[in-house]
Order: sequence, then structure tokens, then C-alpha cells
Amino acid sequence: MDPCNTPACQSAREIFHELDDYYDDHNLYFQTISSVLDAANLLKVDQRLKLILSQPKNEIMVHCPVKMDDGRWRLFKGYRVQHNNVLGPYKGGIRYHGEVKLDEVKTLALLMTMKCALARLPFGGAKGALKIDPRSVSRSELERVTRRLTAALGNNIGPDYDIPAPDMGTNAQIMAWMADTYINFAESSTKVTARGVVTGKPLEFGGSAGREKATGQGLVYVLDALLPGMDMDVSKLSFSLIGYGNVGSWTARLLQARGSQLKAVMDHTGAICNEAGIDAEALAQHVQATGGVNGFTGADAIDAPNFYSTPVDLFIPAALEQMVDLEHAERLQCKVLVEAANAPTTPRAEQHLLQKGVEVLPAILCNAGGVTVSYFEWKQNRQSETWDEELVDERLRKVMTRSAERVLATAKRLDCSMRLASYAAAIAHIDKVYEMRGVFP
Ligand SMILES: NC(=O)c1ccc[n+]([C@@H]2O[C@H](COP(=O)([O-])OP(=O)(O)OC[C@H]3O[C@@H](n4cnc5c(N)ncnc54)[C@H](O)[C@@H]3O)[C@@H](O)[C@H]2O)c1
Repeated sequence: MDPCNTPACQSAREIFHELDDYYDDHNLYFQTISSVLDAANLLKVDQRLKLILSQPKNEIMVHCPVKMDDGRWRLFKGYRVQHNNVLGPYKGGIRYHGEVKLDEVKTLALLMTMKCALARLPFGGAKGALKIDPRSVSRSELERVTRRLTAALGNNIGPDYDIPAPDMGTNAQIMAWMADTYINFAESSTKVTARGVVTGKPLEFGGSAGREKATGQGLVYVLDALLPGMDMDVSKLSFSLIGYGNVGSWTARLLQARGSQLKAVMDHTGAICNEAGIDAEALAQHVQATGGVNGFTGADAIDAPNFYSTPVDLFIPAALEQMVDLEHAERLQCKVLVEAANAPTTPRAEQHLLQKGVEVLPAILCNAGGVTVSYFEWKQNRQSETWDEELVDERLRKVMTRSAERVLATAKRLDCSMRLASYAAAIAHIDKVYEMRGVFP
């Protein structure tokens, strides 16, 4: 592939040259930071801020020895990348995945800084990961490795310092084990507030109403705010999804409840399609029971190329990064690509889509519902309050609608794409705070 010569890549190359670091435009982290720096250039921010944002503040790597059920030992590699905390404590999910790499975690941490800033949440950005396939271990092995990871992270996490949450491969149960382990290490007088060390906990143990569906719910609120301006009506849309886990299945069920029709889904077990519509609720039950969409009787199995070329109004990637590359983008027949996953679209794919008139709604706007309700959970824990789902949804809608309006207004003002506008709206806020606080010493 030719080296990237866009202004974004050139600007990123200059910054990394200054940092005496290498630059690789095929790498996800460099692609993402290039786009962020491109937005920073549109705002003409100081070189200081570009340098600060270019690298995370801390990159923590731990190795966790764990005894498996058969008596053998395994060593698991864990990461916590803390990108920036100028706006508040570091915040970001913990991912369990067999193929996870440091650059992926750095990218996700950077995106968390941008996401929290865009939504004006009092949090910085972080992300963590454990290199493990959670489906390949027993429940008790999963518990042991989770507790060992939490202990290894030690004081690098905390309710006032760095607050993990669920992401791919993790859930409320894993958050409960993390919180319990952390509480066991906490001093007696801080044990109550210590449970705020993680969000996305079970409802019975300090979790928030509405957290499980929050990312999908937030995405629907963003669509409510933006689709009318594109002459689209959410009650008359068709959509397809990559991923039918937390984000994908909730997005599908909530959009179906609004009258939209699910046409095709692809996950790690295969792809399915039904021109007449797939029942999102029945599919969620099937995935819960079997682990994937494969074998669902309410649709036909299709191959990946046919999945990408199924005509729909909204194409919603809700699985891994970079699942929409140029080849996929050339196949897509949709009006809007809605990024539910983080960084699902490669820069070349995005360029192609914009050229063919497909709008791309960026992840830091669309999937911020999860971290927003995490913020509500953290707030409820601190104040010993319990909000009902109605209140959570009402407040979530307000945050998501304002973010969408912010992005729209910035895109208009700077005459740029929605992605650059979302980064610019985030960076403008961070820039103001750095200006007021200054940079120590
Ligand atoms: N959970 C949250 O609150 C949250 C919040 C913001 C963003 N996200 C992002 O949303 C995405 C999905 O997260 P989740 O929590 O729903 O994860 P999950 O583990 O619940 O589900 C992941 C889904 O991705 C699918 N998948 C995995 N590998 C695949 C492959 N090679 N091809 C096709 N599908 C594949 C799985 O089958 C599953 O359906 C991730 O990018 C995550 O970072 C999640």
C-alpha cells in the first residue's frame, strides 16, 4: 500500500518526528491520532496540545500467573493505558480478547479521551485489556484471572483516579469481581466508596438502571437528533449489524421497537439475512442460548460479501475495530454508516464512503451512551442514590442530543466531516481546560 500523503498523515508524521518516535500509517493508533491531529489543525490549536494528545500519559502492562482447573499454570498479559486526565479521572472499559495488542488499547484510550470531552463528562480517557479468550476458560478460571488482574493493577485504578467498565468480552459479573477484589484491599473507612472503582456493575451491587442497554440507547438518541435533518424517519428504516453482543443486540432491539427493520447480521459465527426482517428479540434469545447468530431459524445463512452488500438504510458495525475496509466499503449499499463499535471504519473506507455520498456518523458520538450512564452510575455511588430507568434515560437523551448538536454545529462552522467535527468539538473543550490550568511546572 502507498504511504499516506494526506495533510492528516503529514501533520502526524511531523509530530512523531518531533517526539523522536516512529510513525506507521498502516497502524490503527497512527491512523486515529492522524485524524485527531487533523481536527486540531482545523482549530489551529497550540503545538503543545498536539504533542500532549499524541501519546498516552501512562502505558501499564502486567502479567498475571493463574492456576487453571487442570492444575497447570498460565500467564496472562494485561494492559491499562491512561491517555489523558485533564478533565477528570481516567475512564474506559476493560476488554477480554485473545488477540488484543497494545496499539489497539492505546487507540481505544485516545478515543475515550475524545468521547468524554465531546460529551462534556468530567472524565479523562483510558482503556484496559486482558489477552484471553473468555469463551475458552471456565467460570472459576475467569474469576481467578479477573481478581489477579485487579490485584496486579493495584493503585493504578481507583474511584477517584481510573475507573474501568465493561467492553468486549467483559460484563457486569466481571465488574463485580473487580470491585469486590478492589474493596478487599481498601481501608475500612473507604470500603463503601471503593465500589465506585468500576462501573457497569450488577444492579444489586451498585450498578445503574439502564446501564446494560445504555450504548444502544444512546445511539438511538443520536439518530433521533440527526436523522430528521437527513430526511430519514427512524420508524421506516432498514438496518444491518456486525456484532450481536451487548451493543449490537440492544441497538437492534431498540431500533425494532421504534419500527425499524433488521435485515442482516454478521458475528464471529457467521452471517444471516432475511429480506422480510429478522426478529431482533428472538435473535437475542438465540445468541444468548447458543453463543452466536449461526443456526438462527428466522433467517438464511449468507456469506460475508453478500452480508456487506445487502441494501439497507443504516449499516451499523458493532464488533471489532477496522471491520469496514475499502473492499467492504465498495460493497456497501447504505445511506448512513453508524459507528457503534470503536474505530470500525478504515480511513480509506471512510474516504470512499463520503465520496459516494454515504454519511459516516463517528463512534465517539454514537457509542458514548455507555460511558455516559457509567458516569451516572459513578455519581449515584458517590451520592448513595438510586435513579430509576426513566431518569437515567431522560438524562442520557439530553447528553446525547447536545453532543449531536455540538458535532453538527462544528461540522457546519469548520466545513468538515462529522468525524473531524466530533474530534474538533472534543479538542476545543480540552484546549480551554489546558489554557486555564496551564501545564505543570
Ligand atoms: N459495551 C459497551 O458499553 C460499549 C460502549 C462503547 C463502545 N463499545 C464498543 O462496541 C463494540 C462491541 O462491544 P460489545 O460490548 O457489544 O462486545 P460484546 O463482547 O458483547 O460483543 C461483541 C460482538 O462482536 C462479534 N464479533 C467478534 N469478533 C467478530 C468477527 N471477527 N466478525 C464479526 N463479529 C465479531 C461477536 O460475535 C459479538 O457479537 C466494541 O468495539 C466496543 O469497544 C462497547
